[in-house]
Amino acid sequence: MTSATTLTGHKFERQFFEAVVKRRLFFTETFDIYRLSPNFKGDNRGLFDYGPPGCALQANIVDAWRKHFVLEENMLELDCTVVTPEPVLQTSGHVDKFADWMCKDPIKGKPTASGDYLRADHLIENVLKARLDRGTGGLTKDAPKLDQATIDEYNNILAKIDNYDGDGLAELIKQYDIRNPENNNEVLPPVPFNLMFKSTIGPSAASPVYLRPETSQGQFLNFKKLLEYNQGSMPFASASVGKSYRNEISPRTGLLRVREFLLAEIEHYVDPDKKQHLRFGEVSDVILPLLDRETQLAGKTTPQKLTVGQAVELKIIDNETLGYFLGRVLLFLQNIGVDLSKVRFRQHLANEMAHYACDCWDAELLTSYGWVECVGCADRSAYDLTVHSKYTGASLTVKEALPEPAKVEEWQATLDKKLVGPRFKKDAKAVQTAVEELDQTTLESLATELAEKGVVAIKTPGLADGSTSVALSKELLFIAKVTRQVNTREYTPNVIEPSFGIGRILYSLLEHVYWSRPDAVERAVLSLPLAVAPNKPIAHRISTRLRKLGVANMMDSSSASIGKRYARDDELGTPLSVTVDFDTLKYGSVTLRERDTMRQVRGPEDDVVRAIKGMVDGTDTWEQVLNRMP
Ligand SMILES: Nc1ncnc2c1ncn2[C@@H]1O[C@H](COP(=O)(O)OP(=O)(O)OP(=O)(O)O)[C@@H](O)[C@H]1O
Repeated sequence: MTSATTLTGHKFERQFFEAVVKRRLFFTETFDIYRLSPNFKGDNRGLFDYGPPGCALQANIVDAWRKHFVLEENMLELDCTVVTPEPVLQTSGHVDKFADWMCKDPIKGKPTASGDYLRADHLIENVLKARLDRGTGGLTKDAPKLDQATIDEYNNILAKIDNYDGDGLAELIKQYDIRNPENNNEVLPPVPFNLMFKSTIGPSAASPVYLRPETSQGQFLNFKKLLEYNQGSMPFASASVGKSYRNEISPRTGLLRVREFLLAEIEHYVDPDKKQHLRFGEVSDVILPLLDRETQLAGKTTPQKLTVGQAVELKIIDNETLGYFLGRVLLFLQNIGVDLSKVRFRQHLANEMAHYACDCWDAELLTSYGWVECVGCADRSAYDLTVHSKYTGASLTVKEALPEPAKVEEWQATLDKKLVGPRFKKDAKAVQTAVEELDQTTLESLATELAEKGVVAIKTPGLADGSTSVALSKELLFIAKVTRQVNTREYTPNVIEPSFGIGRILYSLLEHVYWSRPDAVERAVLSLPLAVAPNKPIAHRISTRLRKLGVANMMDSSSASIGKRYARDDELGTPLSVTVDFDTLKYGSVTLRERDTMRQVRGPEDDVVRAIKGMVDGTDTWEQVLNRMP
């Protein structure tokens, strides 16, 4: 049971909701008949199949996403491969760092629902939440009450649970005697577990590959081609919708934590010195519920409501482009029917943020499982392009002509080649390369040292005798400040990345639009908006006419009573239903019923088809139809 409420303010009962989405085949556990077979030894946790209404809803959400982001802003869409060679993910940092902390329950015995491995932060979260529920009378009235100091202490830990590293989590487990809640076993200290699925490519099995955990790396590797395609013009964005894979430690929350899921991601490339956004004015008045870093560190959970403009001005959100996308994300969620009173934007805490990110906000949706991250919005800085460029030697920068030539002052190191050649012989090339790679800060301090001591040591890899540096005297090395004229500016773009978990959004949306008619809990309705509802009207011969107009619909020619058919429509979230009866044959009129109000109008077939098309396109409303066709 949960504290979430439905549209009508009733308590949300997950078991009734789940029964509806299962019965109507929105989604189902994969390999189900194998799972239920006594011979099956495999693991299908975290894997789901979508049924017909689930597929239609998912396709409509993705369609709405494409219109709202890709088409609206001329983003460059890509479809990159899932199979990714190891060096790419080594370079991006995923092979070393894409891991969660995992605790093993070492005592063999009755298998537990979660298996013998638990994700450490979730384990602590679940145990502390259960203690709070019990100790504040939430679960049983008879349990001993917790004192206020303990309640505050637990809430404080929960508010910043994402900020603990492995040692921090181990400390919490020890200090608060956290055990596996399913059998009260003590667990082993947390160890990192990499979440990527590994395989090999080709018959030799010599080249390791991974299933991508996100679509972004494929997009980054195409950066140079996209920049050319975009005729060198900045800023621009690439976008991609595709399956991603994460070997989650303990997937137990249905569609919310799965091992294979659809991601829709945008990589917006921007000049690091110009993070303003041309269309910022369009969203600057959008009000965002923001749970910033300081609020969380103070152990609080109430977001402050600020406009995007205010949040950027106050520097709560790092820059305009990031603010622009947070505003656009909120508008998208609103379009597809998410309940805005169940949305908040939570800023990442310092430890939680990926090592490369400079600011990161998650759009979280409230579900019966609590707040769930559905969209991650990160400013990934220049990290990805820089590391891929360094590894491959490919230039992933932007060169822009300056409006007028500029003068730059810089340190320059020159070797006297006539002396260096005979002095270093076959090491001369290595010395030359080491000097060429010195950066400006190092050159500046070397210039001072050379002037003072007359000799400096330069780190030099690849020397024949295995030593690591060479000494260069001021006869061999000359360092001076020079002024040169430049006509272009070269920079590595920063990347702002909004990343949408379509399955999590779909599931949260279903919970948000679910309610039951006041007279009976089993009379369930999914009030999905017209824009994303799986089927529009149920029609008879009208079906073909509507299909030609681009309105998805499903025909119901079953012998079920009209009441049963409407109940089925409600559970599928079908916004409008058309009924053809004997009067249709006689007078050519049909009945149009609206799902949420159950009100009906009767009118000529042509008028009804036109009204449906208008409502789907957003040029007509149900109220206007009611007035026209009483
Ligand atoms: N296991 C999963 N199942 C379903 N969706 C997921 C899963 N992992 C991530 N996502 C979705 O992908 C988006 C981007 O991934 P990101 O790496 O930011 O998630 P994350 O921070 O690892 O998520 P979490 O902290 O919940 O594990 C998330 O906002 C979420 O919607």
